[in-house]
Amino acid sequence: MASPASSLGRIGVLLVNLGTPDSPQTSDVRRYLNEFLTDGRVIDIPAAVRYPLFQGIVVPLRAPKSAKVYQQLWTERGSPLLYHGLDLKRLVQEQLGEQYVVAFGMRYQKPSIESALEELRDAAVDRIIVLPLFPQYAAASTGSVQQKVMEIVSKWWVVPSISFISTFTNDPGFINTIATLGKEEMAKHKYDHIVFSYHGIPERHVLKGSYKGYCQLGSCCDTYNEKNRYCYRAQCYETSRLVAKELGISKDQYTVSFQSRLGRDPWLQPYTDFVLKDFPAKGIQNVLAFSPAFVADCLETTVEVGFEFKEMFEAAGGSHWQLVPSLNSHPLWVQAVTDMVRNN
Ligand SMILES: C=CC1=C(C)c2cc3[nH]c(cc4nc(cc5[nH]c(cc1n2)c(C)c5CCC(=O)O)C(CCC(=O)O)=C4C)c(C)c3C=C
Ligand SMILES: [Fe+2]
Ligand SMILES: [Fe+2]
Repeated sequence: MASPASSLGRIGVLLVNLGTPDSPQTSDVRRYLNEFLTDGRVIDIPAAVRYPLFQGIVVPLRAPKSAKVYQQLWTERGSPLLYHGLDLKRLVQEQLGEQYVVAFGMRYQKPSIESALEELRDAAVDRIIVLPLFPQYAAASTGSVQQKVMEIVSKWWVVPSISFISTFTNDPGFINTIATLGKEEMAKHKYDHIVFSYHGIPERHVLKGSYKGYCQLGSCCDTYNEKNRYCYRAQCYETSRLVAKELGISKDQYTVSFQSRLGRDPWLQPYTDFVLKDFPAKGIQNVLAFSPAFVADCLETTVEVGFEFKEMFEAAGGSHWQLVPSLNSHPLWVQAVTDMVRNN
């Protein structure tokens, strides 16, 4: 028999993405980077070193350069990560109907996770389903959202029931939407090769999160199983395998690589910028690039993969480089999110 609360209350859904500056002005980018790069799950060094190093040196040096890149990304509607998130929230709310209340928050900057949780508290929801919009679990992304949500609700007098959708690396709706967008590009042009370029993380993060030392950054990630379910590297390979299967391409027709490294420590390899420079010498002239670590267009997809990698590839002698757009608020993706929530 349903409890009185579950038959009366609506279900809260909290969609969360990473965050973006309020504007591409250096001062706003600095504030965003200060919050982002002092998160102990992103920069996992002691706080006594992290704060002075990042707030005092790294961020002041990086902010003006990042601001210039954000200026390339910015649109009339602002940052794509934000407006696609708000569009997704509206459309998922429409699909889910009155039984659900959907809110949207960002891990860094605005709208804050705290304000989104307050919306759900005001709506007197019975329980909350949190969906961090990162397909592959990483302690620096999904883990950070989970920690923040728990910190906030642990201070409420009445702590709500919460569940997290921690990974959707192999979700059929997610995979199908990416493959559909890829097929649309493949119908317009003939490609010699496909690249799945994921946001990198330090190798150390993968090893720290590895179940009983299972991940050795090698062939351990060739299968996806209960031991490496939350291994970021294994999930990236799994998403790639599943999309490749839907596209009908074989293992030698695609490459999995990692982008956006920061600092001197080794990050997950191979690095996309190295991989793409070798393609023309191997006779690969036409490349279709997917960014399956992101569900919405952002700096890392539009600018890094769409503009910067394209320039590098052409400078190395390549002919045609094309980025597959992100899922954004594609109807198939809206349906996939709706299904993930309903099935939770
Ligand atoms: C896929 C999820 C993400 C993981 C994992 C992640 C890890 C991670 N990121 C940095 C440093 C930076 N990332 C930046 C931008 C950025 N990162 C993600 C997602 C993940 N990051 C997104 C969606 C974005 C784009 C945001 C946007 O506004 O469009 C940036 C800022 C841009 C820049 O200055 O280059 C930094 C810095 C680290 C260090 C890290 C893991 C340790
Ligand atoms: Fe990042
Ligand atoms: Fe592994």
